[in-house]
Amino acid sequence: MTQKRVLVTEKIAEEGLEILRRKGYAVDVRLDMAPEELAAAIAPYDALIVRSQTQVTPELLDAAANLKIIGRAGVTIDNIDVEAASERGVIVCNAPTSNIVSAAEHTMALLLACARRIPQADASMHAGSWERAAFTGTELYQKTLAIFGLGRIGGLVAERARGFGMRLVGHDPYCSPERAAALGVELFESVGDILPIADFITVHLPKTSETIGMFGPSELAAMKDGVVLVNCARGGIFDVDAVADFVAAGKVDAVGLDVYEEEPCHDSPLHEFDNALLTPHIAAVTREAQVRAGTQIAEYVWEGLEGSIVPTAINAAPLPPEVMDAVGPYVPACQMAGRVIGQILGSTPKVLRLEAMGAVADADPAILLAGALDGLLAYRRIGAVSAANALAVADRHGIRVECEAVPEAGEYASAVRVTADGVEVGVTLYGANQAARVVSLLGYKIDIAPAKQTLLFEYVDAPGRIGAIGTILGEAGVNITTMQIGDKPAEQCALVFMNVEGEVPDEVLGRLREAIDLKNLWYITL
Ligand SMILES: NC(=O)C1=CN([C@@H]2O[C@H](COP(=O)(O)OP(=O)(O)OC[C@H]3O[C@@H](n4cnc5c(N)ncnc54)[C@H](O)[C@@H]3O)[C@@H](O)[C@H]2O)C=CC1
Ligand SMILES: O=C(O)CCC(=O)C(=O)O
Repeated sequence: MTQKRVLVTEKIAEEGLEILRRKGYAVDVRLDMAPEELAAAIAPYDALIVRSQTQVTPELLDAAANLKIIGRAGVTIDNIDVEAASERGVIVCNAPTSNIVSAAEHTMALLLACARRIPQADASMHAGSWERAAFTGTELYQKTLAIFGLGRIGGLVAERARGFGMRLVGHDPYCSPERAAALGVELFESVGDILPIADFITVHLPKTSETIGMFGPSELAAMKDGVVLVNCARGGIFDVDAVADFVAAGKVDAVGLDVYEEEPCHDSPLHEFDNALLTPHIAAVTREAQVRAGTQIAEYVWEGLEGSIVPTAINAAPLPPEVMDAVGPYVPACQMAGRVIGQILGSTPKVLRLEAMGAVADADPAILLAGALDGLLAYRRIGAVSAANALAVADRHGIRVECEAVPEAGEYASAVRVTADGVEVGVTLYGANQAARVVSLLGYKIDIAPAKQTLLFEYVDAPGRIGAIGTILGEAGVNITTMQIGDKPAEQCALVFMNVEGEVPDEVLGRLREAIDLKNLWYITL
């Protein structure tokens, strides 16, 4: 049997490398490779281990002819094109809890260093001075700390900040009131309500289109004078140009950053301020986190290469061919159903129900459930769902899962119905390429393939509604591509499922809401 080969492109703990060598693999550690050099070298390797700097692009994956698994020695996989890896059958896995304590402690370190002006005082002493009044600080005690993102790291920060006697407020639309209460955090629905009351703000959010630029000039203007900002999550959540303006104006007392939009970062508008405390993405750089990340990822890569289930696989873990044949094509359809439901609900549901109907009734529903959950939690980039971890993910988010096999699928050979907290989407597959179609939605019977952008209108049925919608969209230059109307005669209600081309701006949605007496309007993007 040929020896399996593992390429490690960023520094991981020696303990992790040792595990892989003991398993009999040939392990090559090649740090600081240029992208072209990596692409030229990768073909013979079975596994690739990275941290946050190696960019795993479709082009790199095309060159990786033998690659079976990519291990991320850490949490975040935003440097890995997971979709491209999935398309090529490459497993992506991470070590999702390896460095969260270190990240939470680094956050506390930056909060304290900002509040007590530690780096400035240190620099002053190193310059031979003995100044004290210039470094008058602020206590954390009884101050209000706002935590944006109450997931793994945000939760650990809450626990630690409570020890300092801070009042905790937070915003996380997906955090249950029970979790917030257990953390001692007062949850706020609106970001705008938190900004004026927080003395300290820390963000523990994933990098998504919603969170990048979440704190720009108007949010900064709404903050308390003398606010302290900390970001140990991902660069760009605070708009640094705007932060620099507000630091210069004295509105922001101090800012602590560990992460940057472009890394490595040698220059930023904040470099000139001594009350901007900048660390080079070292929140996870502790001995303990590195050993955990290195050893965990080595074990997972070994499991993947030996064909076992990888507990932290982010994309499809290998499943028996008979399972894949039976239900595999339904996975994207379930993901789509989950995404639609997630956007309609706007929060994490308490109950997720999956009914496998007709020809798929007898198949193992784990992979369908994984697809639906993956779609439902698509707002997160971290720790997406596979068949291997679907139940654990549901449990961690407080979602009760129910699966049912239904022998009949009505007029279809097979279908899957996904329902979360009463919001229902039925899907089936159609045609030679098994494209997903929505066949029921919120109790309305329809039959349409969703597009990238869809508008859902629900209203009490009356003539002229479609015309009014069409006029407003037409004036806004939004092209309607396909459309279906479902009705509920008993309630005299109608649902219009309208696929459109291009983005629909908020202002157009506002005009639609104003002009037409709607029960609901949702703008869904897939
Ligand atoms: N600086 C470093 O070395 C490290 C940075 N990180 C970063 O820390 C961040 C947090 O990581 P974890 O706590 O492990 O993630 P997590 O997934 O456990 O928590 C993220 C939380 O953000 C919430 N969220 C998502 N979108 C939101 C929005 N628009 N508004 C408010 N809340 C929202 C989610 O519901 C979730 O509770 C990530 O960006 C990760 O990349 C993680 C480890 C080390
Ligand atoms: O030091 C590293 O590997 C980066 C850690 C990190 O940002 C993460 O795990 O998300």
